[in-house]
Amino acid sequence: MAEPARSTGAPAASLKQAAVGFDGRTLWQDLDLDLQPGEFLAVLGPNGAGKSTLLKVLLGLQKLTSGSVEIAGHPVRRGSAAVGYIPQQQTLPEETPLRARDLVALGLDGHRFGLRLKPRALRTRVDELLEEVGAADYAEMPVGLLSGGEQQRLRAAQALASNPALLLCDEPLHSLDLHHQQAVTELIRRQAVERGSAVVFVTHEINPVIEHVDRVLYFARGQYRIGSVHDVMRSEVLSELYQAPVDVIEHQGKLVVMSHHLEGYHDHD
Ligand SMILES: Nc1ncnc2c1ncn2[C@@H]1O[C@H](COP(=O)(O)OP(=O)(O)OP(=O)(O)O)[C@@H](O)[C@H]1O
Repeated sequence: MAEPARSTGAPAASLKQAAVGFDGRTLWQDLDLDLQPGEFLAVLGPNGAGKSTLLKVLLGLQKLTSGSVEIAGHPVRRGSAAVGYIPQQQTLPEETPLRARDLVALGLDGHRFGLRLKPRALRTRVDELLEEVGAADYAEMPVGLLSGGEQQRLRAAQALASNPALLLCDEPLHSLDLHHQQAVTELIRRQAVERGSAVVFVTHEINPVIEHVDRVLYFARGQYRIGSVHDVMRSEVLSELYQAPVDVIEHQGKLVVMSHHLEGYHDHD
């Protein structure tokens, strides 16, 4: 059984007056955000709004142009065991010389957790994680022969392995079927609620996670809004953010966001 994510009393992540941009163009600015342990933050916004860039900032892969960022009370740094990351889906090459269980174990090896675990305990923890994401049946398979969705479930298991204070998820449900979307969502929710990891969940679709979300951070046109689902996912708030008419309609517990501008009339679910 995993230990609770380490708590230092500091927010799991803290951004103060943070701004980021490229080539003189500001992507977002004046971002103030304290994420508490166990909090589930959904990050939404159109293509190119800067959602993945926020994750890169928290991973220490992208510098802010101004402001500051800390993880669990410490300056952000690359490769921190305090941060788990489920990247956007990419397919691993067929010849990748790893079995499914090796990919999960990478989340333990090299981190302080892995150093502390004896080989048998390591194997037990990996088996537990494989079971949790429904990947036990293909534990011994070479990863390159697995489907995109199967690989994605392993990445989720790997990201949870070190029991991070902060769990970053970049569209982790993309390419998963409904059953496995629910399984991975449940795994992430449990990590937050039972083990106290703060979750930053980038997604185009809020509905699959809507019941777990504590706050929404919505980026558009260089601005952002943050608050509860109810506070942010409203026609007035999103119309102001997009500076164009946006309709948010609630239908059978789901939110449908519709807009006429840019990519035409579409919804988010
Ligand atoms: N290293 C970089 N140099 C220059 N521009 C960059 C760099 N990284 C990202 N960008 C630009 O910043 C913008 C935001 O990218 P980002 O990937 O954060 O968007 P996103 O909101 O995650 O979009 P999507 O929904 O399409 O995944 C894009 O226009 C991208 O081209």
